[in-house]
Amino acid sequence: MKTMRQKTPIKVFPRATPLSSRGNSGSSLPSDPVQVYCRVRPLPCESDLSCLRVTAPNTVVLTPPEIAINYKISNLKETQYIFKHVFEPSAGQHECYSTVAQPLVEALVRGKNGLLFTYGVTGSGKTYTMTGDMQHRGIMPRCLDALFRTIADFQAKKFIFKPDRLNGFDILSDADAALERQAELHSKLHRVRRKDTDPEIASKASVEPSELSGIDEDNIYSVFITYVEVYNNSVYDLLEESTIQKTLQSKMVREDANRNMFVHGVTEVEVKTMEEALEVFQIGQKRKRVGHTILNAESSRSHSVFTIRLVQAPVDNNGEHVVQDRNAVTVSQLSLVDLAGSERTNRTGNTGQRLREAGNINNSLMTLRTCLEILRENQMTGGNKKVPYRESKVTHLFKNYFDGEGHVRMIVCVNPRAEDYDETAQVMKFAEMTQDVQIARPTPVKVDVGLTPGRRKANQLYKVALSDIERRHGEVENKEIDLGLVYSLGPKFPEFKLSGPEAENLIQELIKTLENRILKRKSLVDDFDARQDTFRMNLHKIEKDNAALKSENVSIKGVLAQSRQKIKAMENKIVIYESSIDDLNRRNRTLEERVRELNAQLNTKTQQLNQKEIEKERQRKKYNSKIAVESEKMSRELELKLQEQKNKLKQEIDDKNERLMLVSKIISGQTPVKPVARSNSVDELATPVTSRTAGSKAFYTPRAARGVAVANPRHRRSRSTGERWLEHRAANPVPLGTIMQPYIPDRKSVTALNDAQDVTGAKASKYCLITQEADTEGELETKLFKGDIIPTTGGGAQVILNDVELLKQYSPTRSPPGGGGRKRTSSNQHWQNGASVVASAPPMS
Ligand SMILES: Nc1ncnc2c1ncn2[C@@H]1O[C@H](COP(=O)(O)OP(=O)(O)OP(=O)(O)O)[C@@H](O)[C@H]1O
Repeated sequence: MKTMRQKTPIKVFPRATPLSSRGNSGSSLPSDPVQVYCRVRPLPCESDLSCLRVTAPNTVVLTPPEIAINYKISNLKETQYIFKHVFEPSAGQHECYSTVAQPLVEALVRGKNGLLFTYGVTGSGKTYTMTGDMQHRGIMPRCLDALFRTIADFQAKKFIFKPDRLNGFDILSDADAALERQAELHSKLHRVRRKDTDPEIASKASVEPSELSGIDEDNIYSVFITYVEVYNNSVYDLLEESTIQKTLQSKMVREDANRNMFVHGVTEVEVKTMEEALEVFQIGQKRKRVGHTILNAESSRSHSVFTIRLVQAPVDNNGEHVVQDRNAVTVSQLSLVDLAGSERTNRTGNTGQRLREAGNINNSLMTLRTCLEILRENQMTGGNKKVPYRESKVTHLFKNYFDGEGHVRMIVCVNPRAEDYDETAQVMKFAEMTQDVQIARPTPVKVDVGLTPGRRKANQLYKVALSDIERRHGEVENKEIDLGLVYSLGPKFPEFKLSGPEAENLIQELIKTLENRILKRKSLVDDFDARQDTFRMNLHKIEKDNAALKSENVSIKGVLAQSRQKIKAMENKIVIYESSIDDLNRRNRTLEERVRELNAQLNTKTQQLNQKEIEKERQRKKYNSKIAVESEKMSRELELKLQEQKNKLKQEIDDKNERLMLVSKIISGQTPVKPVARSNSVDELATPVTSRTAGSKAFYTPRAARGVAVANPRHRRSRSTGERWLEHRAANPVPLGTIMQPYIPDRKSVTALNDAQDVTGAKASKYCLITQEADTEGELETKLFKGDIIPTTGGGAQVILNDVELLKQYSPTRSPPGGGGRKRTSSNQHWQNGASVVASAPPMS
C-alpha cells in the first residue's frame, strides 16, 4: 500500500463571511458556502481498477494509477478531498435526495431559490443521480413528489396565476379568464400527451412518502415547469412545440426587474400533480432526443436545465380567496441542472467536429469554473473583479443564484475507475474550489400582507361548525366570519441553529422576535379581555332569552299535549270509519256481483222471450192460413146449408100456401077446415081441430090451461113504419166483447115482463129475449131468442119466437168445441140460426 505523501489541508468551513455587494464587494450580508457533495458510483466492471476510495463520510482519497498522465511527473501519490458529504457507491437514490435536495425543496416552499447541479466526467452518474431510471428514481422526480405531497391541500384550485413573460406572475381575478387559461393549458397538455407521453412514466408511483416542512397554510400554491437544453452555447426550449417540427430556436437569456435571470419566451407549463409534471418531463426528454438528432449531438455534450417554479400568494382575511395583489405573490424556483460531461479536449477519440463541440462544452464549463474562481477571489480579497457570467449561457442562467440570493448545491459525480483518474482529478479540484465560494444567505422574501396567521384553518373550522349548526337548526342568516378570533403570536419561528459561529447574530434576531411576540401577546390579551366582556354581556342576554323561551316552551308543550290527544281521538275515529268503509265496500262488491248475475239471467230470459215471440209469430201465420182455409170451407158448407134451407123453406112455404088455400076453401065452405100450423116449431102444440061439420078436418088454436091467446088473424103488420123491438134482458148483462153485435136499431129494453102492458104498451112488433149462461166448457154463451109480437084477439099479444141467435167466444189457442181439434178463425163470434119457436102469451090484463 502506497503511503500518502501529501495531504490537502482540511478545510475549515468559512463562517458566514460578509459579502461585498451581491457577492462582489461592500455590504456585510450573511452568507454560506456552496455545498458540494460527492457521489461515487460503483465500478462499471468488477475487473476495473479503482483510483478512489471513501475514507470518511465527507472524505475521499484519490490515488493516481500508473496509467495516469501525471503519475510520473507528479510526486503526489494520493490526494484527499473533503466535501460536505460523500456518498459511497452503495448509497441509494433516496439517501442522496434526502441529504442534498430535500432541504432545497423545503427552502423552495419557504420562498427561497435553489440551484442544484451535477458535475462530473461522462458516465460518472450525473443523469442517474439527477433523473434516475424507472426503478431508481432520481432527485428530480423525488423533489416533485415531495413538493406536491406538501402543497396538496393548499394548491390553487383554479388557474389563477398567469406567467407574464417577464419572469413574473399575474393573478387572474376574473373567473372566466382563469377558466380560459385552464382550458388553454389543458389543451396544450393533452396535445403533448397524445404525441409524446410514455405510459410508464405517466403511471409513475410516488416515491417520497413524507411531506416537507415549511408550508404556510395561509398561502395557496401553484407549480410551473420549464425545461431547457443548453447546447453549443444556445438555449433550446424542450417544451416548445416547434421542437417536434424539427425547427430548434435558440432562446434569449434575460434579466428581470429583480435581477433574476430567465429564459425569455420559454414554455412554462402549470402542473397540478406529480404525474402531470413527469409527463411534461417525459415530453422534454423525447424532444431532447429529437433535438440531438437534428443537431447531431450527444447528450453528454449538452446541459439540461429543469426548473420548478413555485408561485404562492396569501389568502385573504376570510381564508377563502387569494389576495388580489400582484405584489403579494412570491415566486421561488429550484433549478435542477444536469451538466455536460467534463472530459478534456485531449481525451482520445475527440477529433474534428466532435472536438470542437467538446471544446464548446468545455468552454461553458470552463466559464463556470472561471466565474466561481473570480467570485471566490472577490469574496476573499474584497476585490471587485467582473465575473464573466455572460460568456456562457449556462453561467448566465446561474448568475442570479451565485450573485443573488439562494442555496447552491453541487453533486460531484465520480467514476472510480482508473482510466478516468486524470479527468476525475480535475473535477475534484474544481469541486474543492467551489466550496470556497460564498452565497448570500437568503433573507425572507415573502411579503407580509399583515393578515392574521391561521385564517385558512379558522375558516375551515368555521365552515365545519356552520354546517353542523345548519344541519341541526336549519339555515343561518348571518354568515359573517370574524377571523379576528384567531389568536396568533406571529409567523413561525425562523430556523435558529446556534451551533455555528454566527450564533451571536441569531440570538439578537431571536430577542427581537420574542419582543415582537410579547407586544403581540399584550395586544391579544387586551383584545381577549374586551371580547370576554362582550361575551359575558351576550351570555347574560342569552340567559334572559333562554328563561323566557323556557316558559314559552312549557305552554307550547301543554298545547301540544292537547293537540296530541285530539289527534289520537281522531285517529281512532278514522280507524272505525275505515273499517265501516271496508264493510260497505264488501257489501257493494256482493251486490254488484248479484246485479251482474241478474243481468245475465235477464239476458237469458229476454232471449228466450224473443224466441217465443218468433215462435208465436210463426204459429200465428200458420193459423191464419189454416183459418183462411177453414173459413173458405165453412162458407162453402154454409152456402150448401143455406141452399138446403132455402129449398126446405120453399117447400114449407109451398106447404103453407097449400094449407092456406085449403083453409081459405074451408072458410069459403068448399073444403073442411084444417088447422093451420104457424110454424114447424109449433106443430106439436097444435091439436087437430075437427070441423063442426062432419067429414071435414079443422085445425084450431089449442087452448092451454094457462090460456094461450089466439092470434088476431086480421092483424096486419104495418110495413110502412120501421120495426120496433122489445128487448128483454138481464139488468146487468155481461158485456159481449164481440165484434159482431146483434143489430137492433129501434128498441125498448126491459128487464122483466110483469103484465101485458109491458108488451103491448111498447108498440113493438118484434121481441128479443137475451139470455147469458156458461156452456159446458165454461165459455160465456149468449142467446138471442127473436120473435114477432102479434096482437091477440083478446086484446093481448102473443109472441111467436122464430129465431135464435147464439153468440159465443172462443180462445184462439183452444180447440173449437166439438171441432175434433179444429180451431176457430179470427172471428171469435159464432152465429147460429136456431129453429123457430112459437110462444104465445095470454093477455095479461
Ligand atoms: N450510483 C450509481 N449506481 C448504479 N449505477 C450507476 C450509478 N451512477 C451511474 N450509474 C450507471 O452508469 C451509467 C452512466 O451513468 P449516467 O448516464 O448517469 O452518466 P452521466 O454522467 O450522466 O453521463 P453523460 O455525461 O454522458 O450524460 C448508467 O447506466 C447508470 O445506470
